[in-house]
Amino acid sequence: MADAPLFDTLTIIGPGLIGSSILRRARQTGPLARRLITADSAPAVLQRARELDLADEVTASLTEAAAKSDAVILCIPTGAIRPVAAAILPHMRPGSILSDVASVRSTLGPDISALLPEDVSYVPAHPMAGTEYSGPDAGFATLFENRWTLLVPPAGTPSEAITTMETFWQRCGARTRQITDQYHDQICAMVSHLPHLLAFTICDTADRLSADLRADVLEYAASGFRDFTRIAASDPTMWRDIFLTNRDVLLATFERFEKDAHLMVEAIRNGDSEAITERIRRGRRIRQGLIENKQA
Ligand SMILES: O=C(O)C(=O)C[C@]1(C(=O)O)C=C[C@@H](O)C=C1
Repeated sequence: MADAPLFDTLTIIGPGLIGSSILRRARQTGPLARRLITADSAPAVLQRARELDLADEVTASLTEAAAKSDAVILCIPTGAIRPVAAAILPHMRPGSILSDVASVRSTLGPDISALLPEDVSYVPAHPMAGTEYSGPDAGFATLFENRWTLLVPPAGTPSEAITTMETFWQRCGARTRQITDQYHDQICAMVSHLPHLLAFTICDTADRLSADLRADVLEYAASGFRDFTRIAASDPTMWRDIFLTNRDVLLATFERFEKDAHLMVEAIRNGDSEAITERIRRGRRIRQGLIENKQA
């Protein structure tokens, strides 16, 4: 017998890359929810969500959507989560679940817990998946397939609500694991935030070259540089919020990187072939590890 839908009514606030991928997954493969609502404050996003038929109901009223739902997932930039949660939580039903997909936890757990009405659970979950594209057109139903989703529920969250969200993400195709906020932010600073900082900076450096050299760099960019440009094409608001919210952990991670980059530069300066080769070898081993874990 097919599984019953996990939720009666599910609202996705922010049908962008992640939000619209969840909606597409729910539409195509179910059984995630019997009824889907999507809400956003931007009229152009709502119009596109309607054109793409992403949900049964498309609305500008976040509070009305929340009041009708047994689960609400905030798929909006990190900086918008606190104010939007504060606005919708008083309208949420007893027994319902609030979630978000923010890339930085910082103090979100305690902050949102302090706003939670009796009988509403907060079970944030961060899918380690994405592309450089954003908006309702960017999503696709298989985005979470075989990718990790890190669940970061605050202490004291009812275990049934955690199990429900874990099942939700597994039905989206993801592997799930529960970790603490602090550990989450440390991992993401290394695997996601630092790489984006480097990519934005490398592209910025290229952009500041003299006009002729810049033009030729872009002309002949079918090389290592091209892979950085993919990451650097990511959404500015989202990444500004991530950098500012995970500031301390990101800066500590950057300092480690700076030291390692300096060691490599010194090895090059000193013509230390052995040190250079050893560092490159370690990089290759990371890549091989990802391939073995089927994450590359
Ligand atoms: O694959 C990409 O292009 C992404 O930027 C996805 C990526 C990442 O850095 O890996 C970006 C942010 C999310 O929080 C998780 C995943």
